[in-house]
Amino acid sequence: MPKVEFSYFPVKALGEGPRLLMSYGGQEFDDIRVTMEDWPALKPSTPFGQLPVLNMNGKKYAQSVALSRYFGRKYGLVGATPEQDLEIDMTVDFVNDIRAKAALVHYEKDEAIQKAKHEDFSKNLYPDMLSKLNNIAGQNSGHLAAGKLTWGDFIFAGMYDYLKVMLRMPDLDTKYPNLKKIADNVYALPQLKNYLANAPKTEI
Ligand SMILES: N[C@@H](CCC(=O)N[C@@H](CS)C(=O)NCC(=O)O)C(=O)O
Repeated sequence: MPKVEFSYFPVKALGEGPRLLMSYGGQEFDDIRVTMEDWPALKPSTPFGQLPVLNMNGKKYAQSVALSRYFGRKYGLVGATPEQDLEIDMTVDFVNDIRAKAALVHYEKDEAIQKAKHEDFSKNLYPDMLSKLNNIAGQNSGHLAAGKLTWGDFIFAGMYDYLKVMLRMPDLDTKYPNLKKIADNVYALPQLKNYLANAPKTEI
C-alpha cells in the first residue's frame, strides 16, 4: 500500500475523520498540517480551493465526506444493504447541517448579530437537531447509523470536539450522552492507538 499525503489545517474538524479512517485501515500517510501562512500559496493547487486534500498516486482528491466514504468502502465500514448506506449518508449530511448552522454563528463578524443568533439557535434549533441525533445514536447502539461501526462514526468522532466549541456547548457530553458514545466507540478502537498517541493535540 503506497504512502499517501493528507493535507488539512492544524485542527481536527473536517480532517480528522479521514485521518482516523486511514489509521484504522493501516494506510500510511504524511499528515500535513497546513498553516494559515502557507495556505494562500497552496490553495490554487487544490481541486476546489479548499482543504482537506488527499494526494494519492499523483492525483489530488477533495471533500471530507467523499474521502471518508471512499475509505469506508475500502475498509468495509459501510452498510450491509443500499438502504443502510442511505441511512449513513443521510445522517452524515445531518451532522454537517448542524455544523453549518453553528458555523453561521461562529463566523458572524457582527458581535450583536452573533449573540442574537447564538441565543436563538440555542433555544430551539440546536436542542431539536441534537436530540434527534442523540435518539438516532440511541437506536443504533452508540453508532451514527446502520447499528454498526461505519465511516460515518469516524466523521462524527473526528468532529466532536470542534462541534462542542462551535455550538458553545461544553456540556454536550452530559446533555446528549449517546453522541459521546459514538465518539468514545471510535476513540477506543485499538487500530487507532498509535495515531492517537502521536498526533498533535488540538482543541478542535
Ligand atoms: N465540503 C468541503 C468543505 C471544505 C472546507 O470548507 N474547508 C475549509 C476549512 S474547514 C477551507 O478549506 N477553508 C479555506 C478556504 O476556503 O480558503 C469538505 O467537506 O471538505
